[in-house]
Amino acid sequence: MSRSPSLPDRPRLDLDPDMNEAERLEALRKHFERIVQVNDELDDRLDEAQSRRSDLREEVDELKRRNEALKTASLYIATVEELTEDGAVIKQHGNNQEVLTDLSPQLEDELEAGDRVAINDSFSVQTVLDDETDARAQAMEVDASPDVTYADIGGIDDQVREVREAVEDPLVNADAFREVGITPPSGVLLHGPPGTGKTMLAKAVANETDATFIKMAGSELVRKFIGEGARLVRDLFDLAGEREPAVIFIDEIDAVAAKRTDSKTSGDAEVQRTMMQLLSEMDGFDDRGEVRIIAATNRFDMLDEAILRPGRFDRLIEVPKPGPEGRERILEIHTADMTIADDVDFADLAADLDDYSGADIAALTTEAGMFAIRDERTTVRRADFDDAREKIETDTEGPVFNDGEFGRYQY
Ligand SMILES: Nc1ncnc2c1ncn2[C@@H]1O[C@H](COP(=O)(O)OP(=O)(O)OP(=O)(O)O)[C@@H](O)[C@H]1O
Repeated sequence: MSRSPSLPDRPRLDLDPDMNEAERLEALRKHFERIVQVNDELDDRLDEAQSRRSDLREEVDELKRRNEALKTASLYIATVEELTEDGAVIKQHGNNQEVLTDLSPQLEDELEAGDRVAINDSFSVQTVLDDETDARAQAMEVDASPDVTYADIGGIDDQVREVREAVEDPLVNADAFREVGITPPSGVLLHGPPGTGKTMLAKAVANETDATFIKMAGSELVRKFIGEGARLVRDLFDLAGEREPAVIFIDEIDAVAAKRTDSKTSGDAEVQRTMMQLLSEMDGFDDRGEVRIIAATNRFDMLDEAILRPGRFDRLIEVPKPGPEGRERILEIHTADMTIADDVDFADLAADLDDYSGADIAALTTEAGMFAIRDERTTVRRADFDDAREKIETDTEGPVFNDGEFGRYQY
């Protein structure tokens, strides 16, 4: 950096005692002029310094930003194995290298064995990763005892029966299947528009068979880093094996099992790897014991044939939007805990809810309750349902949340 030029000298006033009045006045005037000039020079220098200062500030900010970016770019993931007096023993993911590393006093209090952490090149722990950043926790939802029952599901009785046959019977009567010598279907695929009760069905089966419900969202699988999707699929099946009896529910399976495209991007290759892992887990399924798989999709037309081959998702169950009777039943289910006025006739109301899915009806009942509360009532009237309908249909331009062009499987 260049050094700043030296400051101008302070002006001196030289008054000779022999000077006459006029000479003194002249000397003072010159002195004053010099002072004004120096003042102007100093003002200019101050402006320059200030502008240089703001340039330097910007430079510092930029360097700070780059430093942060460099720091974050070079972090690795590790698991804390043990906390000792000398620091933490951590194991780096990927290469399984174990190291003992020092901890800052703040981290010492915060860390526990089993935590996932981010470490830098010199194995120093930078942050503790919470569940949000844990890919496994994010992609899977594990519920040891979901509380949905078959009675909570309305309008799709045939589908409930089919799912019970395909999933519940083999879990509950595993011996009978063995004795008769038949292999139950490995996987059941539920397909149909959003909000029709596919997730509820899977939860209800898990509940009624006392099985652990493990849900994995297909869309989460494809957002991960290279190799992580396949690892998550492996983890999913391992976890189900540990927790059997278990029901694995793979939602949005189209995200991993869409028809092969011609493009050769690495993203596609990654999705392919994840799907191959899923297929191989399903093929090796016979010895998995009491684990059943249910998958769901709103995009049946997009699925790769490979996933529908015998021994995989070979039992297909369409879960459609409910008809008028189904809608009436769903209305009854969702208003069971509400006080409903005598002027509400569910059959009549259901007839008006053409194209509503179960989820739309659930939203309608909540909205109707809100109208009653706004009016300081605890009883919900027909007018509240009508207001709710109007609100929902204006907010969403109708209850049809999914009218995309899905070829012959237009839901
Ligand atoms: N048949 C139904 N009977 C009663 N309630 C229903 C029904 N279908 C949907 N619902 C209500 O809608 C909510 C969402 O349903 P669910 O998650 O099971 O739909 P889904 O078919 O899995 O949807 P998506 O395809 O969007 O995942 C449920 O929690 C429930 O309140």
